[in-house]
Amino acid sequence: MARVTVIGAGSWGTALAMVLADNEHDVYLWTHRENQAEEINTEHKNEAYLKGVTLPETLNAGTSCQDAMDGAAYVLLAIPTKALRDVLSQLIPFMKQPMYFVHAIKGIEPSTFLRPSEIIKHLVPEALRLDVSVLSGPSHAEEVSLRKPTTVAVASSNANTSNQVQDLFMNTHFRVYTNPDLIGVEMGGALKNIIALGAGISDGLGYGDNAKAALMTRGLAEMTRLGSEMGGNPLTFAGLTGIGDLIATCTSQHSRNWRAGYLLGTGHSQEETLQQMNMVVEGVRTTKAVHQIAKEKKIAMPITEAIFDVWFNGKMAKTAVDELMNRTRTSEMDSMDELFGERPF
Ligand SMILES: NC(=O)C1=CN([C@@H]2O[C@H](COP(=O)(O)OP(=O)(O)OC[C@H]3O[C@@H](n4cnc5c(N)ncnc54)[C@H](O)[C@@H]3O)[C@@H](O)[C@H]2O)C=CC1
Ligand SMILES: O=C(CO)COP(=O)(O)O
Repeated sequence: MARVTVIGAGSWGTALAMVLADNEHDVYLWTHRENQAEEINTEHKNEAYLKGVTLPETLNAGTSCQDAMDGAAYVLLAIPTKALRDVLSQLIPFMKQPMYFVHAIKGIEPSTFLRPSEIIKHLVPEALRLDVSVLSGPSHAEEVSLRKPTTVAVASSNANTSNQVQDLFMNTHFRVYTNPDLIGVEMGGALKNIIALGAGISDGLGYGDNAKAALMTRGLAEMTRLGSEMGGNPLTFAGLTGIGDLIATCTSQHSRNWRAGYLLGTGHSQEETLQQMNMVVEGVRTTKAVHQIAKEKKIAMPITEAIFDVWFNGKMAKTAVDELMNRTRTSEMDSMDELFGERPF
């Protein structure tokens, strides 16, 4: 059994810590809030994030960076992209031995366009990290914490690392696939949040299943187009961490990205929407980053552009949809050729 430190006791860090504790690993759940650590250790609950869920008694939480890093073989990062630099900077002085870094973060940093694995590699000295991998896929914390069947993928450029991380997490209700495409898996997890904001806006406007299916399908084309331009394998976007997570996020009321979009679509302002969300909505900052990347790389991402205009430029959501519907007519197969190369028929 391994000593694993989970960084971040929000909904996802707590749910993943439960999986690891169920697998009988020695788990330390690090949080920056003393009262939350106390609640987890004494009441075996984390009510603000996973309401009504009883945590394993073996799950040990705390706020000490030293305890978190001492003897850890694996560090699992489950915090918002925005907090990653700050939290790593706090932890690095306490890292004494080389460790495996696994992250479960779905975002891109707007100021640098870096993926979380790149931020980790930039900040953690090479001598302290054995490898960096990502765990991603259709996995709402609310369901994982109830031990409902869930499948995810772990990606690393090193197959041995992926196999080890697969072993660490895999159990009867949490199935882990390996994937060699670190870039594609990270990009899929970040990009699907933009489309989920759009799906929420569409539902908020009262549009139906047709509109949402169109958004998801054409959204997947945008995800694949940008993700492969950034170095991902286009086929990864047809897997769990691409279309799989897109389906889970766009169709679930657990999704914070969907919900934020829904509030916007029902007429709430950006400020009102964010005030009502007490958990991270990664898609907002990712929309900003991706809008800029697409502009610089001259990649067509009309849905992302529309969501950017609604969120950041105050465009009416209905106007944005009207404009998308009235774009120049085009051929679906031309866009398939562009994504996947020459068609096999
Ligand atoms: N909730 C879910 O179902 C899933 C979430 N994710 C991803 O996991 C990441 C974390 O998301 P959630 O756990 O859902 O967020 P959350 O909003 O539930 O929790 C975030 C946690 O990070 C902590 N935090 C925030 N800023 C901090 C800072 N500067 N220093 C220390 N701690 C800080 C908060 O106190 C909180 O405990 C995101 O990138 C999200 O996209 C991925 C898969 C599923
Ligand atoms: O990534 C997730 C499910 O796979 C969670 O999505 P939200 O951040 O929108 O809740």
